[in-house]
Amino acid sequence: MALSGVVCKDRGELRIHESLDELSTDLADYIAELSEASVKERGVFSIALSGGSLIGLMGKLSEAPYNRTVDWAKWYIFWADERVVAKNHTDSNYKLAKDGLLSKVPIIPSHVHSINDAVSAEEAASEYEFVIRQLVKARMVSVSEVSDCPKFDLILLGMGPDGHVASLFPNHAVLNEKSEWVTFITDSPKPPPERITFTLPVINSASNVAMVVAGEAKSEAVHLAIDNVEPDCSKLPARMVQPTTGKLVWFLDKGAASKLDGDQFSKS
Ligand SMILES: O=C1O[C@H](COP(=O)(O)O)[C@@H](O)[C@H](O)[C@H]1O
Repeated sequence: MALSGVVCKDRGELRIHESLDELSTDLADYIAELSEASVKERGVFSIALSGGSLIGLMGKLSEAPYNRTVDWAKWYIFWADERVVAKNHTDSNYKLAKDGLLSKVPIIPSHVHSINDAVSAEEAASEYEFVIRQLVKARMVSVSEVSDCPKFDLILLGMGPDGHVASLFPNHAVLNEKSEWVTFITDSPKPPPERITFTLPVINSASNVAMVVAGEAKSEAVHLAIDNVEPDCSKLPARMVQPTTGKLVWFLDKGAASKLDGDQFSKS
């Protein structure tokens, strides 16, 4: 059973699950509920995906009851980060999501906004930002009154064992990017090297951010991202995820949560 409804000061809500199966069900319920609420309020649901293990953990969305109950035609899909490779390349976050989810549910193809993979990382980032600007103008994506950034209904992030989120890696200069919505890197420490990524101001402007992390190999980074630790860790990318007005929820399995102190939690 999940340890849920636990709020860790300003580090968001923690949902710690006994098994990956339980985590996946809770994640599917959470996404389906946010989708329903956004469609009711705004008529659409803008969601940004990541790559990696996240997509497998979202797999239940393509099964009953979600495949029938979710209003897929109202979804507008983006990527919080993407590797600059062809769309049919095994490293492509688009391909991962297409094979694992998007091809299995009735999404409208024109609502799927992936990068142009035929240009440089720099051009791909700038074109992707332009696309998002058009959709903000058309109100498919809301705008944050605080930051003027797009306000996605939901941004889903994974986290690497080094604490990276999207393609924001520890000690990288793009962590300081304040003016651009989408930026690029050509020196990713994790292959492939060329990537585009949402910047921190965009991530922190979302209405909801979910951090989905599983496995003991990530437990130290989870501890540094959530617990009260030395000030040095304030620069860990995962710790820099702090939605300004939105809600942050951590979906963890027991392994990922195994190094959390636990003594700083308070019931919500
Ligand atoms: O390279 C990436 O890694 C992170 C984490 O991946 P995971 O497999 O360890 O969960 C992912 O969130 C990001 O989108 C991806 O480009």
